[in-house]
Amino acid sequence: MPTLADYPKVAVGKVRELYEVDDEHLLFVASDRLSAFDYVLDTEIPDKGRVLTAMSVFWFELLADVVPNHVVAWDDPRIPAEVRGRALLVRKLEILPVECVVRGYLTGSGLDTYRRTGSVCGVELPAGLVESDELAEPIFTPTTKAPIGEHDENITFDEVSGQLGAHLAERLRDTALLVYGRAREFARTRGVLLADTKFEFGLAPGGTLVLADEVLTPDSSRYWPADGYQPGRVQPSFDKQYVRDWLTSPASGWDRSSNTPPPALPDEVVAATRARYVEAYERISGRSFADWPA
Ligand SMILES: Nc1ncnc(-c2cnn(Cc3cccc(F)c3)c2)c1Cl
Repeated sequence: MPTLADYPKVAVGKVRELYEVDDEHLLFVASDRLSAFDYVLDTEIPDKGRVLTAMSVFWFELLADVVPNHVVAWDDPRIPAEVRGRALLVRKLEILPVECVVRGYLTGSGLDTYRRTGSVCGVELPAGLVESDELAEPIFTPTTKAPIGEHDENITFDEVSGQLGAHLAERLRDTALLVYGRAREFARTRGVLLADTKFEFGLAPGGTLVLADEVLTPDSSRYWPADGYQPGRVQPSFDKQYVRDWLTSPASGWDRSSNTPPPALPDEVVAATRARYVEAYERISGRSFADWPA
């Protein structure tokens, strides 16, 4: 059985890593780290990596008839025991240099851009939209892939076409919109609003478009509880709200505007956050997290 040290590390993200297994395969590892307010917190959330891996696998399977994906295995002798359950053996692809963001609701950086310009990534929106408004149609709002520590920058569809060619840009947009549409529809039946999401695609040797990276997790998407949804205010995050509320409460002693890293989280916030990840997975998948490989 291999150990993680046997595999060269080829990429490190805020909360995940990528290792090379062989010429054809990578190991996509999700950590238990949590990022909030653009900081990676000192406190880990036990099982977060395993829950989000289980969620990706569920969504990849549900959407396999819409788009092929890069997953080869999640329970395979090439996956080291230390990361079993929070690692995916994936096919090495030519990853496209575009973050394919799809928005069904207007919030976050999309809302900021809309307020400044009336549009997002060149997509003009009607006047008078407010925080968390549902859009009449989901919109494709791609960004560049910024280096760690910098923010991704919005680009227009025409810029994507200039970079990848019109045909591939159209396939990207149409596939991203279709996958988001199916997923948000399904999530809504489980009481979850998928406000937006970020896909990464790659090209397989024959030029087939393949869904890569993690998919439709609470780290790559905004998960809002459908109960209590109310435009005109920021919605609570299904998974991160306990962390955000504690960090911005007097109890933490932290001042968000102080440019100092946040303090460690109290056990009860960690436990409540773990429970929210497990609840999100079990609601969406209808499966018990207890059945996911340890
Ligand atoms: N199937 C693939 N083939 C080729 N490249 C990738 C790939 C490269 N980078 N990323 C983003 C990333 C994923 C995890 C940890 C990180 F640090 C960075 C994904 C994939 Cl998923």
